[in-house]
Amino acid sequence: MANKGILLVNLGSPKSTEVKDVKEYLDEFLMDEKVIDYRWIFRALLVRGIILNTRPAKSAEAYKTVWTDEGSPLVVITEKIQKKLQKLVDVPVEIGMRYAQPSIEAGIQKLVDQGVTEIVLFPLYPQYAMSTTETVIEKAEEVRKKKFPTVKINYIQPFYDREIYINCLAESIKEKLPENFDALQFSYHGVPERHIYKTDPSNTCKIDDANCINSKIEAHNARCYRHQCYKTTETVIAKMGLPKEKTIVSFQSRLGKDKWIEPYTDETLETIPKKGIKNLAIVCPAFVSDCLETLEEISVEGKEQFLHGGGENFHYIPCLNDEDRWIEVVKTLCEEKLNEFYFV
Ligand SMILES: C=CC1=C(C)c2cc3[nH]c(cc4nc(cc5[nH]c(cc1n2)c(C)c5CCC(=O)O)C(CCC(=O)O)=C4C)c(C)c3C=C
Ligand SMILES: [Fe+2]
Ligand SMILES: [Fe+2]
Repeated sequence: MANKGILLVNLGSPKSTEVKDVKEYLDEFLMDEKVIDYRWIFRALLVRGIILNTRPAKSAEAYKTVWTDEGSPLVVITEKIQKKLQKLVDVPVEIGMRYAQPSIEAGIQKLVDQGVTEIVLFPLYPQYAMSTTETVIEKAEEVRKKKFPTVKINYIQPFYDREIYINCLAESIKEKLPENFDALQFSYHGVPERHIYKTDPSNTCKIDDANCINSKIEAHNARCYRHQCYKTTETVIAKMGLPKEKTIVSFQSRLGKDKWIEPYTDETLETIPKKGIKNLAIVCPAFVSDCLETLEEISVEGKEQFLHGGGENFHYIPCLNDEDRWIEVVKTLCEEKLNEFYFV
């Protein structure tokens, strides 16, 4: 009889805020060809020849502002999710990070050491992107084939369209909204436009923005990150009963000189006060756990940009983190996949 287990996978953080550790982390992250998708030589020239000369020091300073006594918020929160989930299920639950430690390999090893032979692996990203879900699955398969060839892994797919998740997110946002706000901004992590086009076999996403965003799920947008972000917003606000006119969608955290998907969060934050939006609530639903990109880039820098542009009140809405209602969703999605093992 097979023994089952769960591996929760998140992005990962540097092991400390020291510049050398941030550099090592950024090297592994940005040399991933699913993140910077140039041929190896051009990727190495850009990452090792340019980005790693200056960015680690800057990022280390940013990490220092969010780091806690227990470590990086992203890793600490993922551990909290693991502990809470472990109390609700009767199979072992471990965590693995796509970059840095604890690695996906270390997570699988811990499960195998407990006798597990069938793993449900949960990439903790609501929307699909080649730089997130795809690279996690590719890495896990590489590790499995090399080190654990007899272990089976069943992957949880992006869940941006699952009713249980949408209900959970809508309730969580509603509870944290201030009484008065002029708009609710949904700021998703950005990706280069090229990544969107690469996942659209028909090229529709490139030709027609509106079609990319609005159309029903078809072959061209089944794995389209931009489409999935807009759909997340649309279904959440429908659930909340919030009019579309009171919402904004934007994309944050761009890197380098490529064109990333628009509108950009930082530019939006500077300009919306001039359009009369003085009281803003903002949420970041590409992230299930708070991290550098939410706690520093949005809560601190984003707030400054908004106030600088003439805004008056900026209200950051935290991610789902280890909220009980979210842990229930994680449990349901994991249990569905655990049960599928009976049919594969
Ligand atoms: C939520 C989904 C994410 C997507 C899509 C994504 C794409 C992506 N990211 C970079 C570059 C960087 N991202 C960084 C941090 C970071 N990114 C995500 C998530 C997504 N990235 C998270 C959760 C975090 C925070 C990690 C933490 O420790 O808290 C960073 C490092 C920080 C910094 O130096 O600013 C970089 C760099 C690219 C290039 C990309 C798509 C191509
Ligand atoms: Fe990122
Ligand atoms: Fe699209």
